Amino acid sequence: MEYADDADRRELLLHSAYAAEQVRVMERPLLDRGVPLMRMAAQAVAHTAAGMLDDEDLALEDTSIVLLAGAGDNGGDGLFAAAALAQEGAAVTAVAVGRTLHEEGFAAFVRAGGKVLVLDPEAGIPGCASGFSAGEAGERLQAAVSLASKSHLIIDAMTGIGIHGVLRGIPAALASALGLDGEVPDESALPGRESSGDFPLVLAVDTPSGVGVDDGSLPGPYLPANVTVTFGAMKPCAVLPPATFGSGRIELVDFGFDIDDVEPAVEVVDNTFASDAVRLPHVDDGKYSRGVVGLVTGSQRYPGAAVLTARAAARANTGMVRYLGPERAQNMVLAALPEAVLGKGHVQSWVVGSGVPSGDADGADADLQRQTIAALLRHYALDGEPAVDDAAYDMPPVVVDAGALDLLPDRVPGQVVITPHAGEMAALLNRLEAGRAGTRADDASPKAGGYAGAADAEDAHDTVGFDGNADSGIDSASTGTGTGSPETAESKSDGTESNTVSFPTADESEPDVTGDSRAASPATDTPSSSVTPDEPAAAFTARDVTAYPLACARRAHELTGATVLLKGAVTIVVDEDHTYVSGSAPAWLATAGAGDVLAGLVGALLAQQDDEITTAETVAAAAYLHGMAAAIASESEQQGWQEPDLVGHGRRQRFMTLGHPIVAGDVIRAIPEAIADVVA
Ligand SMILES: NC(=O)C1=CN([C@@H]2O[C@H](COP(=O)(O)OP(=O)(O)OC[C@H]3O[C@@H](n4cnc5c(N)ncnc54)[C@H](OP(=O)(O)O)[C@@H]3O)[C@@H](O)[C@H]2O)[C@@H](O)CC1
Ligand SMILES: Nc1ncnc2c1ncn2[C@@H]1O[C@H](COP(=O)(O)OP(=O)(O)O)[C@@H](O)[C@H]1O
Repeated sequence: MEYADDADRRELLLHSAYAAEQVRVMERPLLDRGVPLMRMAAQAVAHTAAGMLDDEDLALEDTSIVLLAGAGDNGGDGLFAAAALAQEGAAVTAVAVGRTLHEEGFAAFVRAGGKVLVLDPEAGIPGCASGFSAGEAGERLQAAVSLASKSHLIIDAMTGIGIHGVLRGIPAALASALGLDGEVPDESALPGRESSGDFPLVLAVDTPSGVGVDDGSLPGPYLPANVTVTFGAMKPCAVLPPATFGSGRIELVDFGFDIDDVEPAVEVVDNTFASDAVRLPHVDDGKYSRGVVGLVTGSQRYPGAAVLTARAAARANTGMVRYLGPERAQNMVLAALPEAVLGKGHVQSWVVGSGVPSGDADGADADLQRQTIAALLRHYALDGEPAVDDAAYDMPPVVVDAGALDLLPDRVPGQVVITPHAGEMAALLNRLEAGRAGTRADDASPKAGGYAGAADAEDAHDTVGFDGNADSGIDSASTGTGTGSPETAESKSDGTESNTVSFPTADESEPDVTGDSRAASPATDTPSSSVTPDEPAAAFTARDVTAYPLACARRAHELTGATVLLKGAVTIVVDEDHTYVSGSAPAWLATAGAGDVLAGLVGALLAQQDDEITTAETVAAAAYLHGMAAAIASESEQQGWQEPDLVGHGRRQRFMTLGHPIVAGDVIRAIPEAIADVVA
């Protein structure tokens, strides 16, 4: 077996995921050279299975193992692995979930003394029963569920990268009975911390059956794993939420794919990646050259967000923080951060909206912060007019958070960064999709009235349109300075028609062998939304966003042009061409105000950039530093995503430090140390 021995290759493999089709292309030259990939995969699976049982102090000869074997090569991997385990004395039963089994794998398994249970009456597996009645098929299915439930280890080799859509038929019935139906496993944040003594353990071969391999979704029944042994390279489901939460520990087998010239489908942020976004101070630096962040955050009602964004931005390697907001918030910012400067001036980035009421809040129309933000965001609106668009592209980067999300213009350049959590993303998509479908021609919406364009921008990096006093003289959205007209669904032609968010549905043509309605229609509990350009969209919910976060983030990018950061235990960042994820945060970070800290941190990193790295890379680095600061503050080793173990390179220690609760302010205090760690 070839193992990665080069440090750069190893780093790349451990932080990159490749789509199923890319993996098939990369495996081709090896298969053509006759490299026995399936045997190598099976050997790793058998080795990992033995290790999992050994961790539970079980000798192989005392264990019962159930292999769920599909008809494809994933089943073949499982059969060869099961044969090896049977040879070592384990009692192994292979449950054939399809109509055939991988021929050589099956032969090896039978030679090793394994038993086979066939579930599909139409199956044609040599020496095994077939043509049995529907009633017997139901009984066999129940027997398989019972056998698997009582076993020590289930090896899930039903489907790998060859899955199409939602799991259906017998595999769906088994996953429903033994696993979950689209939900994320309900576990404490430190799975595998110590032996649970709960059997059966589940080892997934290549990918857990039922997950969306390329988009990381959980569209229906799937079998969550304790450990996934994945071959050649990680697939997106190993790093993307929510599928990554159902994958358990990932063990990666390096087949020696030529990955140097292949662009990963998803990149996981690590220290090296994040360090590129931190500008080290120069000997000739002054405060302005180190980056100035302008904040229009906090409000009369939520002044605390002003303090959190200001303190976070100030601690994240910037030269200066400018604050605009109501007097109460100004006073609080100055008390917490005497270094802050009030009022307008030159800035290299903006942060707007954290702690600002959204448009549906009482009195939102009269809120001065919203009016200030609306005036600023007009300068980012693209309307196809070259002069207007050029001016928009020249504006400094802006982070549009929380209450400002509903003030986002229809189309913006990529230096506009939106930072929703799942609920905010659902609301945003509903607004955008409704706007496209022309179902909500709401003149009172923040989008109405057109956009001012940037004709009044004296300096693209200045506080365009602002009076120095944030409480008066604001270039108000309601003054109607705009000249453009809002795009209608008809007038808009942004080329996004083909890229819609569509949620898979069950293929109901498959027989229901169980009588279990979930097996016949496994998607009955899948999200309600199915968005096509021609019909009004059903409302998105936060649950939809949590189940299909990548699709939703991409959709928000397609509709707006903004760089999208979708928050969660694993945060996703997308732009036109790239997808980044950061899973550095412990779950202790899920605490009020943590999002405000992130907004300030993103603004700070954007303010210190030259043109060497992209907005999306900077934003992804900020998410990573945010998580690292939370890890330092909480003294926790738990993370939303753990690096895989590379098979053949030993296993990482399993006993992680749980840490302790934190508040958002603790995260801010740890930002400097997080920065120091990544640049060290
Ligand atoms: N990458 C590598 O280098 C190497 C890869 N290798 C391995 O090959 C695997 C890929 O094998 P693969 O192409 O044969 O597909 P695979 O995952 O077995 O799935 C096909 C089966 O699933 C079924 N099925 C499909 N959709 C379904 C649904 N929704 N619901 C229910 N069933 C569904 C489908 O049924 P059908 O649609 O034909 O009725 C068929 O039976 C890969 O993941 C890895 O394990 C290693 O051996 C060596 C090196
Ligand atoms: N389970 C979790 N594990 C790690 N980080 C999380 C988890 N849940 C949320 N977070 C992070 O916590 C932050 C919460 O932000 P947000 O929901 O905007 O909070 P608030 O609005 O109170 O500031 C985000 O950065 C998010 O990525």
